Amino acid sequence: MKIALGCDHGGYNLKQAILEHLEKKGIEYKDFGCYSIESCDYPDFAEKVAEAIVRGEYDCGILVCGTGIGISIAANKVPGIRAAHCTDTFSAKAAKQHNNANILALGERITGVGLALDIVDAYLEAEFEGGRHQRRIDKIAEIEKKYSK
Ligand SMILES: O=C(CO)[C@H](O)[C@H](O)[C@H](O)COP(=O)(O)O
Repeated sequence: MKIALGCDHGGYNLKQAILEHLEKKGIEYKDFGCYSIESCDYPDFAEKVAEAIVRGEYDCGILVCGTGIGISIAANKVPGIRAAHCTDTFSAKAAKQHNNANILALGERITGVGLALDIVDAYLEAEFEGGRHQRRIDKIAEIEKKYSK
């Protein structure tokens, strides 16, 4: 499994904790930045990670900002991205099982590191269930296509 990671300054510390967590688990990743707590703009990192995923270079992505909201909104502007902002493990699991979310978004100012790492594990360990969920994802793609013209 290969994971693309990204954050803004508000998510830097949690992104570092996630990166160490992935290292301990032997999971391959690439860190697309940012690389310090110096103020920066979350759309820049959302775009880099989202584009790498739609190019097929990574299985999925994890994005972190202060709340997880801005960075997920930005990532979801890239066609083909289904970024899920999660604050609990149930949603993280369902985001993969039902929505086949290809990005998990977290908020460092919202979710403590222990819970955040559990959310990461719940998301990574879950599998897409297909079936009726695929039909719904196809409908999301149709909406995206309609408004991309
Ligand atoms: O985009 C966000 C909110 O949806 C993120 O939480 C950002 O990290 C936050 O807006 C950054 O705020 P700051 O005051 O510039 O640190």
